[in-house]
Amino acid sequence: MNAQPLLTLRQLACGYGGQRVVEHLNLHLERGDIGCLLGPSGCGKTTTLRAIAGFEPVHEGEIQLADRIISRSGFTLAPERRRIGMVFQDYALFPHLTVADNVAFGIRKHAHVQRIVAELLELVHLAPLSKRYPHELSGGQQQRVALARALAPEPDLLLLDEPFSNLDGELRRRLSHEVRDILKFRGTSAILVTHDQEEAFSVSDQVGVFRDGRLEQWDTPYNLYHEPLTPFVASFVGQGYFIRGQLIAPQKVQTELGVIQGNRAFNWPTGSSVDVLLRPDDIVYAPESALKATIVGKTFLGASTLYRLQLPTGNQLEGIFPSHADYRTGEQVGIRVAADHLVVFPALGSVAAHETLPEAGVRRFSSI
Ligand SMILES: Nc1ncnc2c1ncn2[C@@H]1O[C@H](COP(=O)(O)OP(=O)(O)OP(=O)(O)O)[C@@H](O)[C@H]1O
Repeated sequence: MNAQPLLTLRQLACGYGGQRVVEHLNLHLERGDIGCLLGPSGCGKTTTLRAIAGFEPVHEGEIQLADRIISRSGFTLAPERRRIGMVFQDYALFPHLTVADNVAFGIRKHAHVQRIVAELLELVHLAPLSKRYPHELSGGQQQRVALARALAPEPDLLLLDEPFSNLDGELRRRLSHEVRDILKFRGTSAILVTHDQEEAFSVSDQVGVFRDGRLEQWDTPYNLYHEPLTPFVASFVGQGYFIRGQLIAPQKVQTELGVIQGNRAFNWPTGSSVDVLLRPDDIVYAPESALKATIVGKTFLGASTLYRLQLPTGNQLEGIFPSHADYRTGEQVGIRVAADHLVVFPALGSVAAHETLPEAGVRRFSSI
């Protein structure tokens, strides 16, 4: 069966009043898929979500849901007529209504309201708490009520704006997995906004990385990690270091770690200066290797240990090794590069060489 498009944004520009926050936005969500808008604070994720919900008019381009245009310049279908549900960061439950009445709110006139509410409360594991009020629930429980309430009218699309960010650690992880399971079980399509990459990857089928109001890449988590299209995406998603090198053949780069060969060819001229992205899992412990690095830092992660490694030139990298062998800071270890999916960007004249990258993730250049 062919995948059916549900949501399409075409050349969308949106913002507030005359101010454009997001421009040239194109994306496409299949029915039943969960998409995510990921990016640093202020890059326009929530603005995009509000435009999809119909809370903000669009300046240019259009938004199509199933077979109808719901927004274009000069036309905004009212939010309540879009068949779109919302789940907010702060839950936004009605404080004077019980859990069951909150869930029933959008389907009060439905003939089978009680049955639907009972089924949804089962689904979100809150059946025993149906008579409680929101203030008598934990944050995680309140967010489950909000999810059940949003699902009750069977929306075509569910929008979730940072739904887990008021929850901490383990609960946040557990609930995000649970929400994915619930959405998949019901076949509900959704768009999630987050600035947490782990959350984006664990919940979504497709993730869009935003930067300054532009979508840099809309792709699967796997492709974002292994095939980032821009240095920004490479840096925002995952960890790693860029090592400067020289292209000596379409698939080979000469670096201070030796010749690194990937599984794809680059068509820049031989001799081009390039930056190769090396993630911690690309650096393998290899006692027999002539290439040695000095351990200058380590973080125990349980099953594995993340080592900060200094090369003979003084440049640094990170490597992740199984934790059953434990090495001390100051010790020398043999390493080799095992990077099948070589991620390479042109170095000279590259805009990326001058940009400020977010704190987490890739350091643009390795250095002491
Ligand atoms: N109501 C508003 N009126 C005018 N400008 C706004 C309004 N809301 C947000 N902005 C601006 O739009 C830009 C994008 O904001 P937006 O909330 O979409 O970012 P975000 O990516 O969701 O960030 P965060 O992760 O911090 O929520 C910011 O510069 C912000 O100051």
